[in-house]
Amino acid sequence: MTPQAAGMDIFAALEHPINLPSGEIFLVPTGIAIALPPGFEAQIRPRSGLATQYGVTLINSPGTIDADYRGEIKVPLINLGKKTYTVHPGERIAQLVIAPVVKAEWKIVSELPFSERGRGGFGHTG
Ligand SMILES: O=c1ccn([C@H]2C[C@H](O)[C@@H](COP(=O)(O)OP(=O)(O)OP(=O)(O)O)O2)c(=O)[nH]1
Repeated sequence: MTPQAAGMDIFAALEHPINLPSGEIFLVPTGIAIALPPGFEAQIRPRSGLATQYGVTLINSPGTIDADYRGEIKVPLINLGKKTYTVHPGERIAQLVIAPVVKAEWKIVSELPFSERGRGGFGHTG
């Protein structure tokens, strides 16, 4: 069976390779712009291979592409690895997933309804 990717690949639209030294951020152009219908967003997510092999990931992960954004999608890569990473023209650097956005109607209340968990978090359940 052929593996089915969940996201659409995003490529670096670069003319020349760029060096991303350890600890640095670079906003990589992708050459793509999209128009989503209202009620949707696109999420830009890191590639697991790049992250685990080189420490190269997205500083703002997941990046949010608003439905009304018409500019070029850019990918803010950060190198959390120890060595300089070279991004090559046309390299797959991230993946894009489209998701529906739930528009909540917020209400201000003085008390929240009971739940078993209550305020317990951050490892509360062991
Ligand atoms: O990884 C990303 C994240 C965002 N964007 C673009 C599309 C998005 O719609 C816009 C704004 O992003 P966001 O809302 O995350 O940034 P902000 O800092 O809140 O800026 P703004 O005040 O423009 O909303 O920037 C990208 O190209 N790549």
